Amino acid sequence: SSKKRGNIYLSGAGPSAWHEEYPVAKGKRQSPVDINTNKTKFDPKLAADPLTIRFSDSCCQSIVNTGISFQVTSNGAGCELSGGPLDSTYQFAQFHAHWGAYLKTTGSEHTVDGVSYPAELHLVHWNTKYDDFKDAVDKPDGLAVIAVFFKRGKEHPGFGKIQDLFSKIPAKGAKVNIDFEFNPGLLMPPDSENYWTYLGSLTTPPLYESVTWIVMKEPLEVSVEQIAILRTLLWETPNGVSQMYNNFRPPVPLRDRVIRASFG
Ligand SMILES: O=C(NCc1ccccc1)Nc1ccc2c(c1)[B-](O)(O)OC2
Ligand SMILES: [Zn+2]
Repeated sequence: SSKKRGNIYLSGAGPSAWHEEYPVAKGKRQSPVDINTNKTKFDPKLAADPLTIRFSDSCCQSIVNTGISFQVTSNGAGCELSGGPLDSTYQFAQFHAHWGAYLKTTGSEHTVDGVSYPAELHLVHWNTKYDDFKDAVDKPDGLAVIAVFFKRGKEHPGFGKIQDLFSKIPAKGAKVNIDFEFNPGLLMPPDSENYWTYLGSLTTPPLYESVTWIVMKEPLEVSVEQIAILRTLLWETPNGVSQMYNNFRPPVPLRDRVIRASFG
C-alpha cells in the first residue's frame, strides 16, 4: 500500500531498489558521490570568480516535516547564489538535512576519501532563468545545492533555534511558521571559500540530474546532543511511526565526472 511504501529509505530494498521506479538512479550524473581528494582537480577559475552566497534575516518562512527530513522553506527574498561554477543567479528555496543512527559514524550523503560525517545539510537554490522551482527542478542547470557536513563539537545555538521547532512538526505534513529572524548564513562553515563542485542529481526520488553540487570542505560543528535531536523527528516505517534517522542515500559511482576544487 502507499502507506507501506511511504518511506523511500525503509520500504523494499531502499535506495538500491529506487532504479526500479526511477531508472535514472543508474544514470551518468547521480548523487551523492565519494570525494576522492586524490582525484579532485583544482580549478583556478573557481577562485578567480568567487562564489557569492547571500542570505538574509527575513528569508525563512516555515518549517515542515516532509516525511523524510525537516525542511525550512523560504521565499528566497534577499537570498541568492552566484559565481564560482555557476553561470547564472540562483535563488534560495529551502534547506533540509540527512543523518544517521545513534552511535553510528554514517549519516552524510557525500563522503570524503570514504569517510562519512554524522549528518549533511543541503541548502537548495533554483536557477532564476526559469520561472520557479518546479520549472527548474528537472533542468540540467536547474538547481544549485550547497552541502555542509556536520561534525560533532561545540553546540551551534543558531541551528538549535531551528531544532526547537521539531517538537511542533511531529508527523509528515506538519508545518509551522518561523516567527523569528533566522539567517541561513549562520549554517555556513567559518571558511566557505574552500569547496568541491560537480554536476549531479537530487539524492531522493525523482533523482533528477539537475544539481550543480557545491560541497563545503570545512564541516560545521554542532553538539552531539544536537545530532541526537535530529532523530527526535518522526516518520512512518513499515512497522509504524518511529524516530527519523538513516535518511541518506549512500554514494553512487562517479562515472565520467571530475570533481573540481576551488582550492589548491
Ligand atoms: O525538491 C525535491 N522534491 C520535491 C519536488 C518538487 C517538484 C518536483 C519534483 C520534486 N527534492 C529535492 C530537492 C533538492 C535536493 C534534494 C531533493 B536532495 O538531493 O535531498 O538535496 C537537494
Ligand atoms: Zn538533501
